[in-house]
Amino acid sequence: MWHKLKLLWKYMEGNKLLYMGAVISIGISTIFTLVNPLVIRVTIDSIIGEEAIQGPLWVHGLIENLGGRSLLMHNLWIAALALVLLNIMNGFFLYAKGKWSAQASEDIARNLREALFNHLQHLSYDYHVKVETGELIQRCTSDVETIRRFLAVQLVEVGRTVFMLGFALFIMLSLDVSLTLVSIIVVPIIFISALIFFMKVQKAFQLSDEAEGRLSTVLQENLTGIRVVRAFGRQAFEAEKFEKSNAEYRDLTYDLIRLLAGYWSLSDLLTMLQIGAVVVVGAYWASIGRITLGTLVVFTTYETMLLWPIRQMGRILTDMGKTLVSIGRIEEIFQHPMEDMDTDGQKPKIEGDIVFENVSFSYDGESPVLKNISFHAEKGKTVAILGATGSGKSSLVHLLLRLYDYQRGSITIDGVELKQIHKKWLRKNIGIVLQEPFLFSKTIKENIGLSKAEAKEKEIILAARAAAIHEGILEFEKGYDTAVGERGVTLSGGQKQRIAIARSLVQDSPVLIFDDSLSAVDTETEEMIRKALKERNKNRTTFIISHRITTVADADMILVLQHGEIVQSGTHEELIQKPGLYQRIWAIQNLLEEEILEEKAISESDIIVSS
Ligand SMILES: Nc1ncnc2c1ncn2[C@@H]1O[C@H](COP(=O)(O)OP(=O)(O)OP(=O)(O)O)[C@@H](O)[C@H]1O
Repeated sequence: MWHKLKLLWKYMEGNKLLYMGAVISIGISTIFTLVNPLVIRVTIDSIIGEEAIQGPLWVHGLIENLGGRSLLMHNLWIAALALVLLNIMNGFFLYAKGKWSAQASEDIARNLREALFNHLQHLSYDYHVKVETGELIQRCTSDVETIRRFLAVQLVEVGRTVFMLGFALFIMLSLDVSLTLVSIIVVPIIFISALIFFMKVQKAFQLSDEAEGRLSTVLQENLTGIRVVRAFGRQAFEAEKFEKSNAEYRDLTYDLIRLLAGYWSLSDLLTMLQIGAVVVVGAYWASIGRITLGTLVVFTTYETMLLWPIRQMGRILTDMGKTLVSIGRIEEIFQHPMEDMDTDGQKPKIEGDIVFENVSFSYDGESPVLKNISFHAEKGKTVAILGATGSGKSSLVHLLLRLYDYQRGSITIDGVELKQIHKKWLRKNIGIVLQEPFLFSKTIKENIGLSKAEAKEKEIILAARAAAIHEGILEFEKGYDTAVGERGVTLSGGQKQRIAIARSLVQDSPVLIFDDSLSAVDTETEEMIRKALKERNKNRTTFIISHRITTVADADMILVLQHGEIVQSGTHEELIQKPGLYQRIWAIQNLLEEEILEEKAISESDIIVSS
């Protein structure tokens, strides 16, 4: 707990002075609040009544200066005016407290959100592959909001409670020690019950928060994959999954609310008992003349003033529990180390001569995903990688970008070991079109130009032409200015892939990787793109990952991957001659192709006959 409070203190960096101002303001406002009943007491006992004025000498002096007791008795409005002035001052300091604490907490929340966002941008590829987006969104929004609310409202209340208790007890003790003891007889029970409650509720808040995180992940996944859900008719299954998470969240929140309701009713009962004790004992003592009527008024007023913040301590501690959970969840993100970008790494001129030598790699350090991979991709050549799903094709190219580091062997680019090259530099020089292209909610032009800050319109159009999407774009009403995504046009899978290809071409890097990026386009369009790419990529080392023989057939070298090992390599002509995996895949895909052509021919002749 102390560790988390220290972190909270760290988050407040740069706003501590403002906070101090807010706390001092609440201290002053508390003094004005407490002086109010004292003015009433003097009015009842010594102005209307005939008791001698008690209290410090300056009070006597003040009354004399105002014209003495008799004048004040005939002008009771002066006492009323004093009360009004005290309340105006109180209001002023309350306003200052509200303004400064809000200003500081908003600033802290903004800094925290910014730090989180920056940190997330620099976490490794692997972290983002494994983390749930819904969970991350919740931490960046509702957890930060919980901290903000605690700082804006609750923390300054702790200041008020401390001041209130300190000042009120001091005044009460100076008025009547015995009645003070009666006034605080139930307070320890109220306070201890608040503490016990705080311990219990912290766990309940954590459970409910986690359930909320799971619920938003289910929702977010469902909305992102709604097309898959509909296409496979999985609505009922998804609805059941959502219902389960929803019910779990409701149950846990309900438990929490039950705990809260129990606490507030118990604390109401204890508060009433405490006020009752002061009223009964105080009234009796006033009736026998042991204390004045004014003192009774002061005690009963202070009692209600005091018990409220003590009861509030329960809420403050509860919110503190929630805030500590949120701090823990946010810190979990900060504790993930940022990706080491090797800022002192080399920045050699990259031309694209790549050599893999006995490279082995595993994600978990145990089960190998790539085993003894060796090959040489010469500058400007096209290397294709073919293999079943899960054979390690994507992992192989991810090593090239240093999204992961290989454990054994060596990879060199133009003679420099990959691990010695500055990561950012490497990624600037190696373009990749991912398996599932992601387009931002921007215009098509902006999406294509994304990889190069100063991309010119001409470059964008040339890249779009090479990716065989230029004509398609012109068919949209707004052409290149068409917005993509949520409030723009809905693109087909193939159109998205081609826009992503155009984006990578604009980057104009010496090495380019297509990770199964032509899977969603038909074979004719694919051929067009391949021809255009070949023309453009004469000096560029290109890696093409695919399941289709037609996609890889043109490559200068084809690597056939099976269970993380290169089982065959060579050109298409060489490989179809050798018995092995490539020949088998070729035979199967050829057969399919022939069947498709036959069916096409039959349906075309049908059309001719019927017409
Ligand atoms: N981030 C990761 N963490 C742990 N294991 C992973 C990770 N990414 C992939 N794998 C595992 O590594 C193996 C190889 O995966 P990889 O994505 O490289 O295969 P692939 O040949 O590209 O498959 P596909 O054609 O389906 O894309 C698989 O068993 C996969 O489950």
